[in-house]
Amino acid sequence: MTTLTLPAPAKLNLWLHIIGRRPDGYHELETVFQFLDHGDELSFALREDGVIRLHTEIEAVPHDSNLIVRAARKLQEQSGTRLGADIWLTKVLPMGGGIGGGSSDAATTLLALAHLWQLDWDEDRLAGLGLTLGADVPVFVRGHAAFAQGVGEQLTPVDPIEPWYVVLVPQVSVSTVEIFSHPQLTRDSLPLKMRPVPEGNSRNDCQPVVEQSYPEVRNALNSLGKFTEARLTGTGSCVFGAFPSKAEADKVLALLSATQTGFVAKGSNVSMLHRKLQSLVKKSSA
Ligand SMILES: C[C@](O)(CO)[C@H](O)COP(=O)(O)OP(=O)(O)OC[C@H]1O[C@@H](n2ccc(N)nc2=O)[C@H](O)[C@@H]1O
Ligand SMILES: Nc1ncnc2c1ncn2[C@@H]1O[C@H](COP(=O)(O)OP(=O)(O)OP(=O)(O)O)[C@@H](O)[C@H]1O
Repeated sequence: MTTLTLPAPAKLNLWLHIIGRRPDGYHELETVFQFLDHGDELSFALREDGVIRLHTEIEAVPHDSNLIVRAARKLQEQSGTRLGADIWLTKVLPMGGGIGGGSSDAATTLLALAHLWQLDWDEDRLAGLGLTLGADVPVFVRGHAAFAQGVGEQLTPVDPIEPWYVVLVPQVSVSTVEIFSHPQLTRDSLPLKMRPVPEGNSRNDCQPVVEQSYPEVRNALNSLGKFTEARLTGTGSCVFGAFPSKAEADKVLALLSATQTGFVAKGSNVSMLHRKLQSLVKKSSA
């Protein structure tokens, strides 16, 4: 096989607690990741000459800084392959939305190229390389909903319910660095071993400072909060609320559409990337 088209799904942080700060400034988190059946799409074609080329431009992200190109080059360097790739991206996910678009693109790139280049790399090794690109990359490489500790890289698979979500996308990009360096950020939540496991509820410790700095996010939380519990994902800007059916989620999004932009997507404990990869493996072994 010399070409491959794969999805790069979004994630939600169903809740997120900050329990400390490491000497290097990174924050220690406890969070639950769940995937959405909604995301970007990437296509890959093998090149024999070793060149890595992303053919789709994203505004404000230079070619060589794109996480897709960085992921491809790191894998190329560390595996020692002489092969390269042409890559095309259909960007669907908002940037700086806290739904992990860039991280997911990077993870899809690692899995796709490991496959196309026929590398003998297991998931641990790919997740380890992914972590050097971003704290959110490993969960996308592993592809299962997870309770995460550390900076998000210590993952324990979990199986929360898979509702339909309304995700609102406030028209503002929130900088992860800005939120993690905010003086008023809560950094001393008690770790789970010192208190009961949240029952699906709990909170996102980033939410108060994001709401304070970004009125667009506060508005989105207030609007969705009229219908269900609404929460921030990651460091925002996106906010989400759960519904038992697609019909109910669609109805709420339609009611909010005069003032809010967003989408409806199903929560998923096995990422659509991994479901697609499994179906490819089945087809090729049939
Ligand atoms: C907020 C989350 O989305 C929750 O899933 C992630 O922790 C953020 O993951 P990410 O976007 O992949 O973030 P990275 O690119 O690794 O880090 C961006 C910046 O955020 C800060 N950062 C990030 C993660 C973390 N646990 N502590 C931090 O303090 C650091 O200043 C870092 O330089
Ligand atoms: N392929 C890519 N897609 C999106 N952003 C990228 C990509 N490559 C590099 N970036 C840079 O990474 C930044 C964060 O993008 P991303 O879409 O992952 O944000 P996010 O959803 O807030 O992520 P997270 O939840 O991981 O914090 C962007 O603002 C952009 O500058």
